[in-house]
Amino acid sequence: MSESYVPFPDAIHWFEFSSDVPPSVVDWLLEMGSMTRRFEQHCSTVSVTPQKECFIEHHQLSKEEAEQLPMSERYWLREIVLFGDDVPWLLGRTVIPLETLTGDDQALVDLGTLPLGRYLFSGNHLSRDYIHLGQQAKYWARRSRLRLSDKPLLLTEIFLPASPVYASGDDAVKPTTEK
Ligand SMILES: C=C(O[C@@H]1C=C(C(=O)O)C=C[C@H]1O)C(=O)O
Repeated sequence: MSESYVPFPDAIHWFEFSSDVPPSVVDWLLEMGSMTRRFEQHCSTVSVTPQKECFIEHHQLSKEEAEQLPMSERYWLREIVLFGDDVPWLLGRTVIPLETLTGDDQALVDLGTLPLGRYLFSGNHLSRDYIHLGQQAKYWARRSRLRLSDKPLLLTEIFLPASPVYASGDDAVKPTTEK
């Protein structure tokens, strides 16, 4: 674990309707391809620093995460900071049930600084059940349940202020403060 570990924020407000989110932000949050690849269109180098990578037990999941994933003996947890040209752009938290870590997908526990998207989008076995849109304090967020060969994993991404998600310049892009 990085010596400057900052716990991944858990108080995310999830919107029921995407109409609660500015269209320019929705375009980013509903990105169906790799967010890593999309970020690469806005910088020279995308890099990832793992903050925490370990196995956790069911009781260590948030209540909401437990509702999105099947019961499992253990889950692989990966929390990262993603950088665009060395500027923090995104916090990522991925939770993977043990039953998803089969065959080649066991490689998911060895990603280290390799962006998760490089692995997920390298083959043709990836699907996405849904994307939920949300906000955590002043930051936009999204949560995806993905499937590798139909095996689930849950990915939560919080977009930091320096990321291009906020770059359209008008105030509408900033999350509203009212809940
Ligand atoms: C899932 C992707 O990978 C990105 C990299 C992550 C990681 O390395 O853990 C997590 C979230 C994503 O923003 C993607 O590129 O879509």
